[in-house]
Amino acid sequence: MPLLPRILRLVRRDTSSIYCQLRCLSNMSSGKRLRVLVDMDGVIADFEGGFLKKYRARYPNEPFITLEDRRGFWVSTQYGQIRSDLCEKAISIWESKNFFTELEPLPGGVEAVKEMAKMENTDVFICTSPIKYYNHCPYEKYAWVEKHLGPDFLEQIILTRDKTVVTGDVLIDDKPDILGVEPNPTWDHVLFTACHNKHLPPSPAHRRLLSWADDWKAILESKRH
Ligand SMILES: O=c1ccn([C@@H]2O[C@H](COP(=O)(O)O)[C@@H](O)[C@H]2O)c(=O)[nH]1
Ligand SMILES: [Mg+2]
Repeated sequence: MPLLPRILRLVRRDTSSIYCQLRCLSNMSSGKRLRVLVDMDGVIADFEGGFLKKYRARYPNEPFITLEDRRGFWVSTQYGQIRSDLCEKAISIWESKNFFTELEPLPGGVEAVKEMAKMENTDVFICTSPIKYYNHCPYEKYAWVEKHLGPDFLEQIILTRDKTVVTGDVLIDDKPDILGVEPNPTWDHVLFTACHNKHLPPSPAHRRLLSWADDWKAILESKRH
């Protein structure tokens, strides 16, 4: 169909649909686009800082682990190693209402993601795993994205507990081992440095992004070729 009637047909639809269709047209005319998947907890939202603050407020007489002493991705596992009941106490923090909505943005993350989304030939998705206790978490993750990245970004959310089945060129994520049913995910994992992974030795499996002050643009450029 010629372009003009096609655009006229589009304007009759709602704005988000128009946005999606125009993006598809743009994809078709500009060739290869880079698809960047950005994790949320520990990458743009301060899960560890938010957890420690609320844990200490709720359990002021219990031992806690400073961010400096955090080791291993699973907070609950490390707390369980101090005393078995502390594992459940840790879990009770992120299962609470408002835990995810009230997470502070990590420095520079929101700005970087907004800038990335405006780059030519670049599609950015927030790719995040909800907890299985779903009463609050999925809703609150959407609310966080709307609040910090804006309502247009609600189109860009991927909630999944298996990121290996998501297609993309790059996944920026603080979890060192991202496993799932797909043994060969399409994306290259860029490990975002966090308190729990900063001691891990360099690995050929992934490059690191030390923080959002690090050169994320160079990483993306290197993935375009
Ligand atoms: O000890 C922990 C620490 C984190 N979680 C949850 O895991 C996911 C992590 O999501 P990513 O998309 O990989 O950042 C998040 O929902 C945390 O709440 C956990 O269950 N136990
Ligand atoms: Mg994470």
